[in-house]
Amino acid sequence: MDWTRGHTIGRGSTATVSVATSIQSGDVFAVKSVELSQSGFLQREQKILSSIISPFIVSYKGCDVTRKNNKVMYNLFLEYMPSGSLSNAIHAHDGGRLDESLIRIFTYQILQGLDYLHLNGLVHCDIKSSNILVAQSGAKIADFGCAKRVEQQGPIAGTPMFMAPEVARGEEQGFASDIWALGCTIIEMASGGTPWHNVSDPVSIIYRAGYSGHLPEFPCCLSEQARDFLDKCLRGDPKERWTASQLLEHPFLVGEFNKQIQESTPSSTSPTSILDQGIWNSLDESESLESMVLVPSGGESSAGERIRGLSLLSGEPSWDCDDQNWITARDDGSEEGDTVMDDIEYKD
Ligand SMILES: Nc1ncnc2c1ncn2[C@@H]1O[C@H](COP(=O)(O)OP(=O)(O)OP(=O)(O)O)[C@@H](O)[C@H]1O
Repeated sequence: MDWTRGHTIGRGSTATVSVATSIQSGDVFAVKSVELSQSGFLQREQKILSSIISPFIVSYKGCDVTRKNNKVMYNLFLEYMPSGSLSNAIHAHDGGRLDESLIRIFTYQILQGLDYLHLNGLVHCDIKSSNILVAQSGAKIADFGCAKRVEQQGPIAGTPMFMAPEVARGEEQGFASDIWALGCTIIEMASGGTPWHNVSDPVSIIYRAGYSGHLPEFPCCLSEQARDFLDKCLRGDPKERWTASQLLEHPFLVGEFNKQIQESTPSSTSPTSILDQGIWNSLDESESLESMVLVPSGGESSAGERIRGLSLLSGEPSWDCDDQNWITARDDGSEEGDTVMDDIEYKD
C-alpha cells in the first residue's frame, strides 16, 4: 500500500505515532513507527494485533518497512482514533476527572475488550488510561507492546503504578493482573490522579504495591455500587479478584443503559466496523453513544454536562503537531520520505 505520513499525534516510550493517508483509497489511519533495529516491541504488537479482532480493541490495518532519511523504519498501521487517549480525555474534562456515567461506559467497553483478550488466552499487561484510545464510538484498548499469551513465561512487563501486588513481587502476571490495572484506571478516571498518591519513583511504587499490604485509595466521589466494583478489581490476592466475565455482570454495569448496549453488541469475533456502524445504528437515533454519554441512564443532564460530553467525544486532542513533516511513501526508490521496501518481509 502507498501512503503519506501526516502530522505526529503521539509519542510513547517505544514509538512515534502519526496520522497517515492511503494514496489509493484516501482512507485515514494511524501509523506507529520505530527504527527497524529497535522494533522488537512493535513487531510483537503486530503479531498479537493481527491475530485478534474485537470492536473494543484498536484494529490492525497492516505493516510495512520503509526507508526515511537513510533510516529503515518499521511501521504498524492502526485504526485512527481521533480523540486520542483516555488519559487526554480525563485531563481535558472539566475538573480533570470524569462523571460516573462516563466512567461506567468506558469501564464497560474496556472490560469487553479484556474479556475478549482473556477468553483468547491473552494478557495485555499494560492497561492504563494512556493505553485506552477514544473515538466517537467509545473506548478501545491499544498498545499491545507488553501483551503475551497467558502461559508464556518471561520478564514482568508494564507500568509500576498499575502493577498488581503479585506482579510487583515478580511472582506472576496473568488475567487477574489486568483486572487490577483496570481498577487503577477507574481511579484515574474518577480522581484525575494516580492510583498511589505521594509516590513517584518506581522502587517506592513497587514496594507499596507488592509489599506494604495497602490498597490504593478509593475516590470518595464514587457511588457505593462503583466502590463495590472497584473492591472486586483491587483484591490483594489475585484468586479473589473477579474475572472480566464476572465483572460484566456486576450491578455497576448491569443497568438499563448497559442492557441496551449488551443486546446490541456483536460477538467478539465480529469486525471492528460493527462497533462504528452496527451497535449504535441498531439503537434508536436518540440513543447513540453521544446522547447516552450526554444523557446517562436514569436522568437528564444539564446543558453544561451535554457540552462537556460533546467536547470530550468530538474534540481533537492537543497533539504535539509537526505539520512540516508530511512525507510521501512511494515504492519507486525515491530518496525523499518513506520508501516502501517491498522486498523485506517481516510478517509471520
Ligand atoms: N491508533 C491511534 N490513533 C490515534 N492516536 C494514537 C493511536 N495509537 C497511538 N496513539 C497516540 O500515540 C500515543 C503513543 O502510542 P502508544 O502508547 O501505542 O506508544 P508506545 O510507544 O507503545 O507507548 P508506551 O510508552 O505506553 O509504551 C498514545 O498515547 C496516543 O496518544
